[in-house]
Amino acid sequence: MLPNSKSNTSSTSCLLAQAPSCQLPTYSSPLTNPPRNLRPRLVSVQDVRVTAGSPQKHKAIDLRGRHGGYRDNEFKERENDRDYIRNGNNQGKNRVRDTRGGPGGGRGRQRDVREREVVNGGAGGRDSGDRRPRVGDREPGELSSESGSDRDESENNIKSNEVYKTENDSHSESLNSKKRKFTPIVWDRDDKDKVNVGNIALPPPPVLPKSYRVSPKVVNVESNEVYSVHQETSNVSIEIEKYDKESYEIEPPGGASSSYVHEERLGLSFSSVQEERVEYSQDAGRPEDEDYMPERTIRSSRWANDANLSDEGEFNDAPVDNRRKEPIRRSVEVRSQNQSSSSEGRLSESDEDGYRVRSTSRDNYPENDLEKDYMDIDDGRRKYGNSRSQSESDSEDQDDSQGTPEPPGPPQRSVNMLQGCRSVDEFERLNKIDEGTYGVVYRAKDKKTGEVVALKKVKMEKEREGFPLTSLREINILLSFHHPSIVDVKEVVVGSNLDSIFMVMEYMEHDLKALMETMKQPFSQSEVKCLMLQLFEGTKYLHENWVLHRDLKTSNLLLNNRGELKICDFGLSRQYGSPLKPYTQLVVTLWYRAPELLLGAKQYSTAIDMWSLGCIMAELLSKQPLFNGKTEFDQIDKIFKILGTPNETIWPGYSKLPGVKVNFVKHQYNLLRRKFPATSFTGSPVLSDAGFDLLNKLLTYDPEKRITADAALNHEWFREVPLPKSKDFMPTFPAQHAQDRRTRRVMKSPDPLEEQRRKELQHAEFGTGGIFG
Ligand SMILES: Nc1ncnc2c1ncn2[C@@H]1O[C@H](COP(=O)(O)OP(=O)(O)OP(=O)(O)O)[C@@H](O)[C@H]1O
Repeated sequence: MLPNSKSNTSSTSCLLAQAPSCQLPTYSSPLTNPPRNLRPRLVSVQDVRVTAGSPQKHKAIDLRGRHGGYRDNEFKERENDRDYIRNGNNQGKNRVRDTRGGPGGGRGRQRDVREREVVNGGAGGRDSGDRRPRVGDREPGELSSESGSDRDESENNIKSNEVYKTENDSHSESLNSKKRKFTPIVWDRDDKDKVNVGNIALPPPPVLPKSYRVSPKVVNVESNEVYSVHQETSNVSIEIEKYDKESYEIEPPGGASSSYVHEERLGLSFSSVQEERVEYSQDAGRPEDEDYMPERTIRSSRWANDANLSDEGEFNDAPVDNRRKEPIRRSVEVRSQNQSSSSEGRLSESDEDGYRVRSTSRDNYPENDLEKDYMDIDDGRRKYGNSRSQSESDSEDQDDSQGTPEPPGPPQRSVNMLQGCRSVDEFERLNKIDEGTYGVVYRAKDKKTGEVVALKKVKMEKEREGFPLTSLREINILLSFHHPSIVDVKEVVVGSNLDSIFMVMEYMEHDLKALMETMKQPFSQSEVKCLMLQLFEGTKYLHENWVLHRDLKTSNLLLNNRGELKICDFGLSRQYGSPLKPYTQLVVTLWYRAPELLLGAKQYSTAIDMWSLGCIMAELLSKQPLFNGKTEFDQIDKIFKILGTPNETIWPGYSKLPGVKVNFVKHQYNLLRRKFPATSFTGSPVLSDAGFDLLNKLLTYDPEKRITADAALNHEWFREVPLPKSKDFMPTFPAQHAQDRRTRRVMKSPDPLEEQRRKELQHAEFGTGGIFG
C-alpha cells in the first residue's frame, strides 16, 4: 500500500487550478523531427550544414545567447509562474519580495547563511557570487506541511514495518496506468517484423549543429602521441598520431624542448607517420570544409614560442623537457602492453558493448550514426589498445612497429591544426579546486574578459595507453549537450607546453558533497525539492538524448550561488541504445550503485541513474550517504538491510542475476520509512508521505518498475507544500575557493575507476571476477 498522501491533495489541485503554468519547465530535445521506425541517428556534419559566419559556428560565440535565451525565455518565465503561485498563497511573503529590493533581501540572505552556519568562513562575507534578495530560509508552507504530515505519522509508522514487497508491488500497480518510458525501444526497418511498433515515442537524438574548430597538435611525450582536437559545437574528435621510431629519434639542434619535438614531428612528411585515428565525426575535416585550415608549420605559429616561453605557465604541472627520448622506448612497451592485455584501459575491460570493430568493410559500421558516433569512442580506446580490428589483430599487432594499416572511411586529414583553440596561458590560475584520478580542476580567470571559469585539465601522465577515454567521452558529451542543469563546457584549450588539454567550464561555487560537509543542518524539504527538480530535469534531458551518466553522486553535482544545480563529470557516461547491450557493471560510485549493477546484471539502462538519484535525494535530506558500503558485498548488504532482501516476486529475474549465487540473509522488512519519518522526535530527517513515496519509487529494486526522470518530475511531492524553493531563494554559501575541495572531504566513497583498477589487478593475480564472479 502506498503511503497516504491525500492530506494535501486539495491544496495542490487548488494551486494548479489557479495557475496551470505551475507545471515544471520542460526542455525540449534539440531535434524536432524524430525519425520513425529507425534507430536514432546522429546528425552528422553532412546532414547539418552551417555556413561560415553562422552564429553557431563557434560554441564560445554562441554560448551566451544560447544560455541566456534559454533561461531568460523559458525557465525564468516558468519560475515566475511558480513564484506567482506561491505569491497567490502567501501574500505576505510576496509583498516582502516585491518591495524589498536589495537591502532587505540581503538581510534575508544573511539569515539564510546564519541558519545554515558553515563551519569554515564567515557568514557569507567572502561570497563572491551573485547576491540576490533573500527572504527567510524556511518557506511558510513548510512547517505546515511537516505538521500536516504529523497526522499520518501513526499510520505511517505502522506501514514502515510492512513487508517491503507490498510497497514495491504497489509501485508497479501505480505505474500500470502510466506509460513507462523506461527503456526507449528503437529498431531498424529490418526489425519491424520483430517489434510491434505501437505508439512508442522515440526520443529524438541530439541535434548536432556543425561548428568546426581545430586545435594545435598536442604532444603527449609520455605515450608518444600527438593529439589534434577537432572541436565542433556538437562533437569533438581527437586524432591521435604516432610516429615511428626513426623519425622520432631525430635529434633537434639546440635542445630538446617539447616544442621542438613537436616541431620535428610536424616536419615529418605524412608518409613517414604511422597514424591512428580516433575519429568520431564521420566527415570532420572534409577537404571542402570551409573551416579547413591550410597547413602551417609550428615554426610560424605562436605555439612554438609559447612552448618555450611558458615555463612559468601556471597550468604546466608535468615537466616534459627531459623526457624526450623516453617515450621512444615507452612507445614500444606500450604497444606490447596493449597487445597482451587487450585492455581498452581502466574503464571497459569488461565492457562488451559498443564495440564496433572497424574493419575494411563499411558494412561493419553500425548503421545507426548516433550509435556509431558514441560507440566509436569506446572503439577508439580499443582501437588504440589493439590498433585494429580483432580479426586483424593477431597477425598485425606483431608488426605494429612497421605501420598501422590505414583505417577505412573518409580520407585522412593531412592538414595541420594550428588554429582554433586558445592557449591556457590566456587564463590566470587562481587556485586548484579538486584533483581526481584523471583530472585536475582549477579556478581560473580569463585574462581577456575577466570571467572566472573552471578549467579541468585532462591528466595524461598516468595514461599508459594514450588519451583517456573518460575525457574523450566527457568532452564529446559536454560539448554536445546544452541544458541549464548540465555544466557548460565553453571551449577546449591547450596547455602552453602543448602537452595537455583543458576543458573550460562555467565556474560553480560548490559541489553538493563538499557543501553538505560544511553545513550544520541538512537542506530543508523545499530546498531539496528545488535541487531534485533541477536534477531530474538534467537527467531527463540526458536520458531523452540516449545518454546514461553512470556516475551520479553528490560530488558530481555542482551548485552556484544563484541556486542553480548542474550535473558534471561525464567521464563514465555513455550512449545507450536499444536493444540494450551488455555494458560494464563497474560503473557508478559504490554508494550510489544500483542493485542490478551490484548483482552483476549485464544489461542495464536509465534506471541505474534513477537509483543514484534516490540515494542523492536521501543524502540531501539527511546530510548522510544512504548506503555507504565499503565493498560491493557490504553495499548490497546495507541495501538489503534497509529495503529488505528482494525476491522473484517483487523483482522478476532477480534470482537469475549472476550475483545472486550468494546466499543472502533474508531481511523481510523495508525500514526506509524509519530513516525518514513523517515527523521526528529524534532528529531524523523528516519527509512527507509524498516525498517518501517518491524516494521509494526511486529505490525500487526492479529496474523496470523504477520511476523515470520524467515521471519523477510530475510527482505529487513537488506540488504539495512546502513547494519547491525558487532558485532565487535558495541559500547562498561562502565559496571556499582557497581550499582544495577534495582535501576537505570527510567521507569519500570509493571511486569506480580505482575499483576497476584494483579488480583488474586482482583478476590478473587470482583470475577471479570478484565476489560475485
Ligand atoms: N565547473 C566546475 N566549477 C567548479 N568546480 C568544479 C567544476 N567542475 C568540477 N568541479 C569540482 O571538481 C571536482 C572534480 O570534478 P570532476 O568530477 O569533473 O573530476 P574527476 O577527475 O572526474 O573527479 P572524480 O575522480 O571524482 O571522478 C568536482 O567534484 C567539483 O568539486
